[in-house]
Amino acid sequence: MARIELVELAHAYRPDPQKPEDYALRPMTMTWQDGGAYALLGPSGCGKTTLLNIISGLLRPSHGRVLFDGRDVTDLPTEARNIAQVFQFPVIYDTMTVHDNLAFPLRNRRVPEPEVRKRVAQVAELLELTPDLRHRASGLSADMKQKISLGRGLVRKDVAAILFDEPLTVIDPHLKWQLRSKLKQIHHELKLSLIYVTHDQVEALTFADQVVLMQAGEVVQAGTPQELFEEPAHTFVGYFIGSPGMNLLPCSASAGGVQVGNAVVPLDAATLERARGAGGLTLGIRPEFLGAGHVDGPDAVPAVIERVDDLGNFKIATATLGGQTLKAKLPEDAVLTPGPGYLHFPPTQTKLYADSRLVR
Ligand SMILES: Nc1ncnc2c1ncn2[C@@H]1O[C@H](COP(=O)(O)OP(=O)(O)OP(=O)(O)O)[C@@H](O)[C@H]1O
Repeated sequence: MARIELVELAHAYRPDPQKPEDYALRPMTMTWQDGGAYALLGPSGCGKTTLLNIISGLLRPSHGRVLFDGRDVTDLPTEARNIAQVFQFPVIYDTMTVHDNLAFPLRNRRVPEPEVRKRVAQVAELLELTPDLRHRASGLSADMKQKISLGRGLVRKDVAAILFDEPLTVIDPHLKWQLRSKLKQIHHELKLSLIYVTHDQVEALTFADQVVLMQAGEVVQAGTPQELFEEPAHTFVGYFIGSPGMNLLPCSASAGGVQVGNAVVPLDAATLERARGAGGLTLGIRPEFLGAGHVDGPDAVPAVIERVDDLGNFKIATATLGGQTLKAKLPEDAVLTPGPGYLHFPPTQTKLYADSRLVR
C-alpha cells in the first residue's frame, strides 16, 4: 500500500482553460495516507471520477503531479501503477468458478499457488463467499457477482491502493449495509488503502475514516465524519452532510451577535472580531444543535414555531426567525406547540461563515 500525494493537481478537459469554471478539477494539493479508508463524496458532476481516473492513471492531469510513496507516477499508465479497481458493475469471468475469479489477479502476477489458495480462502471468508467457491460465476445473482468483483479488488496484497467507483450501486439495499460494514472490517483486518467514490453521504459516513467532500471541482473539506458534521468548513459541507442539512441564514454583523432580519443571534466577540470587514456573512447551525422551546435563556432568541412534526423517534420543529425558516431536530419527548417560542443557539455549535468559508 502507498501514500498518495497530489501536488498542485488540476484538470481541464478543454484544451484552453481560461476561467476556474473551465476546470473539471480546480488546483488541489493533498495527501492520502497509506492504509487510510477514504470516501470521495460529492454530487454528480463535481469531479470525483475525474480525480479517481487521474489517481489510477486512466487520465493524465493537465496540471500537477501524482506521487506514490514519493515516486512520480504522473506519466505512468494504469498497469504500471499497481492499482486495483472495482467499478459500478461486476467485472468477472462467467465461465470460471468463483475461486478462479478471485485467484485471477494473483495468478496473472505469477503468485505461487499455495499463496493464491491461502489469500483466496481469506478473502472469500471475509466476504462470506466460501460456500460458493466451487460454483461457476455464470449462474450467480448480480449481488453475488459484485461481491466477487469486490473480492478480486481486495485479493492482491501488493497494490498501492484499491479504488472503488460506486461499487454498491447494483447491490440490493438490504445487502448494501452489510457489505459496507464488511468493507470497513476488511479494511481494518487487511490494512488496505481504500478510496471509495460515492454521491451517497450515508455510504461515505459509514464506510470511511476520512471523508473528502467535493463541490464544483474543488475539495471543500477533508476530515473525519465527525469533523464534517460538527465543524463544517464550508456552507456546502453543512448543506450536503446531514438530514435535514445545516440551517444557513444570511446575516450581518451587529453588536453582540449577528442580525438575521430584525432578530439578533448572540455570537462570541472573538468570532465577530475575526469576521470584521468580511463580506457575505452566513450564520450556520445544525438542526441537531438548534434548541426550540418556550423558555427564555442566554442563548435564546424569540421566534415563531410554525409546526412540529413527530417522526417517531424524534421531532422536527419548523420555525421562523427574522423572516427566515429554520429546522430543529428535537427528542421524541420534547414538548413544543406552534406559536410564539424561542430558538436556542448553543455558542460552540453556532458557526459563522464569510463568503461560504468558516470563520475560525
Ligand atoms: N471526457 C470528458 N470530456 C469532457 N468533459 C468531461 C469528461 N468527463 C467528465 N467531464 C466533465 O467534468 C466534470 C466532472 O465530471 P466527473 O465525471 O468527474 O464528475 P463525478 O463527480 O464523477 O460525477 P458522477 O457522479 O455523475 O459520475 C463534469 O462537468 C463533466 O461533465
